[in-house]
Amino acid sequence: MNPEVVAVLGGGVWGSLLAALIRDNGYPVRVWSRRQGGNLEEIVQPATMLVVAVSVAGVLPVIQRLTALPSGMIIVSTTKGLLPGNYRTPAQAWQRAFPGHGVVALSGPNLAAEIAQGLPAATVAASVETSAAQRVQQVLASERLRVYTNNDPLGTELGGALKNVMAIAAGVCDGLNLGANAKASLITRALAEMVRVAVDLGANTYTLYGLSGLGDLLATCNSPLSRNYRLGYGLAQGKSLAVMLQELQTTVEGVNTTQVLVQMADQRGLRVPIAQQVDALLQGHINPQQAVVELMGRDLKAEFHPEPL
Ligand SMILES: NC(=O)C1=CN([C@@H]2O[C@H](COP(=O)(O)OP(=O)(O)OC[C@H]3O[C@@H](n4cnc5c(N)ncnc54)[C@H](O)[C@@H]3O)[C@@H](O)[C@H]2O)C=CC1
Ligand SMILES: O=C(CO)COP(=O)(O)O
Repeated sequence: MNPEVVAVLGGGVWGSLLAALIRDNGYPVRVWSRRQGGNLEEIVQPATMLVVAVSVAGVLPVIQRLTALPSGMIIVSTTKGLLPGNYRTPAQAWQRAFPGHGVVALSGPNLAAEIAQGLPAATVAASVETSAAQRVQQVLASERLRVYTNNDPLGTELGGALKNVMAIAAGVCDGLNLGANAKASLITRALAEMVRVAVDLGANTYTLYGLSGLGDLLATCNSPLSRNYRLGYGLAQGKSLAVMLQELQTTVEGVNTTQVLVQMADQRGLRVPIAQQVDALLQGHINPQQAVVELMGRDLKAEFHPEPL
């Protein structure tokens, strides 16, 4: 099925950039956004590929607005977060709503502002249907964006979702000037926490050590371009969550994902000490310094258990 015709849902930072990249590759693209309106069905019906770039808050509302999708259309979910209530990932929600369609999760270290400048980056198109992942690879890959495929969409999505929580913690760490040792220790243990959760949910360990786990974790924990990092940095300077959200005026997925992650970990008996401290901080139960004391004062243990971390 070539050439592809692409419909992008979401006219925010990421949706607009993805639309531009795909257009630059020579594919016809039409964008639907809540703000600009337009007839959703009219935009979707002629397309062969649906790229979803709304935030978590928009996933279910958009699904509810769509009735049937054109036969053979693949759905590319680029949203990074967890849906509240049922702990589903966005791609799982799409697959459940449209079981007859191939679903691809796109995720990686992809700070939009850098890609928009033409700086090189890599990402992952993941699907249980290899041919669907390859179609996305074809449509999106360019000299400045290297697209890998893999067959673990769950792990790929969880990497992108869970790192947002850790990027908030990294922002706090830098905002408190805790130094390079603390930052390296935090990121390493954050990855251990992400692996623990993702593997428990059925993801492949190696996926979390790839672009969408470690890769995205490093990018967002080290860059003030990350909105989650900036949120944490501001909290460390004594600003409240409300003030920071007002300042940032944009999507900060880690806030809701932290809440969902902590609830899920509690139900499944998983240890998520960093996420718990981020949650307590976001809820205003502790201050940033107390979070550090809590993390440093935990029971002493072995670094590795026989099983993953
Ligand atoms: N900006 C970035 O660097 C990257 C962002 N992402 C992910 O892409 C998603 C979108 O992020 P951005 O575009 O940066 O955020 P944004 O704040 O610029 O845009 C959010 C989009 O979601 C839409 N939306 C929100 N609620 C909606 C609803 N109820 N119904 C319909 N549409 C709704 C908004 O209208 C807007 O188009 C997030 O999950 C983010 O984690 C992924 C990779 C890179
Ligand atoms: O996911 C991203 C980069 O890979 C964007 O991170 P923020 O949402 O923290 O800006």
